Amino acid sequence: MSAISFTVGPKNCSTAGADVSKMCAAHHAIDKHVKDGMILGIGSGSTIVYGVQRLAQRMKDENLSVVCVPTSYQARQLIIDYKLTLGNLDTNPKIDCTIDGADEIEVGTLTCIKGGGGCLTQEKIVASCSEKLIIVADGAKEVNRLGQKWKKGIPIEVIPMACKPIQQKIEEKYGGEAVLRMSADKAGPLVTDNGNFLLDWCFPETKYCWSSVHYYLKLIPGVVETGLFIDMTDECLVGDPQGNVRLLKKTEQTLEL
Ligand SMILES: O=C[C@H](O)[C@H](O)[C@H](O)COP(=O)(O)O
Repeated sequence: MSAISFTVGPKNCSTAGADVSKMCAAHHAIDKHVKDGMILGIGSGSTIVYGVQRLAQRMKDENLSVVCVPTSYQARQLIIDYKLTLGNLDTNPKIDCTIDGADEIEVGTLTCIKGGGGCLTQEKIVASCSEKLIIVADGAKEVNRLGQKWKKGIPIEVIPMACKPIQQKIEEKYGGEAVLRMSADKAGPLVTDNGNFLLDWCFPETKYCWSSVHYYLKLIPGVVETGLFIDMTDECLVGDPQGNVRLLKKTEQTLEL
């Protein structure tokens, strides 16, 4: 599979205890894409934490003015904790750039699975309002075909009372198993930032037209959003443990409906 991929590091970001692959990718994204006066979407997960730390440092060093729009409760809290300027889609409906993580990235099309941390819906809303979506990740997430490495399935946010029929419809149409995500620390299902449940659909291994799968899922009443991010990503920055960062650009068309 062809892909534009070249090294843009190494960067000096070897901090003890940090996940260097994630950190270098996130730092590079902040350094490359964040400019004074910008409205910036802040993604969710563990990789973006390094991005927020880097942004806080740059704000202090360069006296930048950047408004940050969160994609989750976690992101909102990060923005507050690092004393960044908190925005929202009411006051900032147009975002210049969003930087976010991913669970798996298909090299070539840059189709991503997101929502391993349960934040897919707000992440997709914020990305859809953004001029650019930059994905930051460690190299372990790059694949030629979705599902090669990420075995937890595609997260699908659903209205709680529709959970069972949605599970059945997905399994009857495509096979596999749509599993209700349970909370790690509370008895019962995990509840998203929007008060919904999540199904993780572990799909059978075959070739998919992901846009038609996404549209089929979205048309089931009660489905709020899917963790398939198709034709949304402008570039991916992928880090390695040595501190190198590679840039991935889209080189293949996504299969159409
Ligand atoms: O719901 C969570 C988000 O989609 C995250 O961006 C994704 O799970 C990647 O997270 P991490 O940076 O922790 O690998």
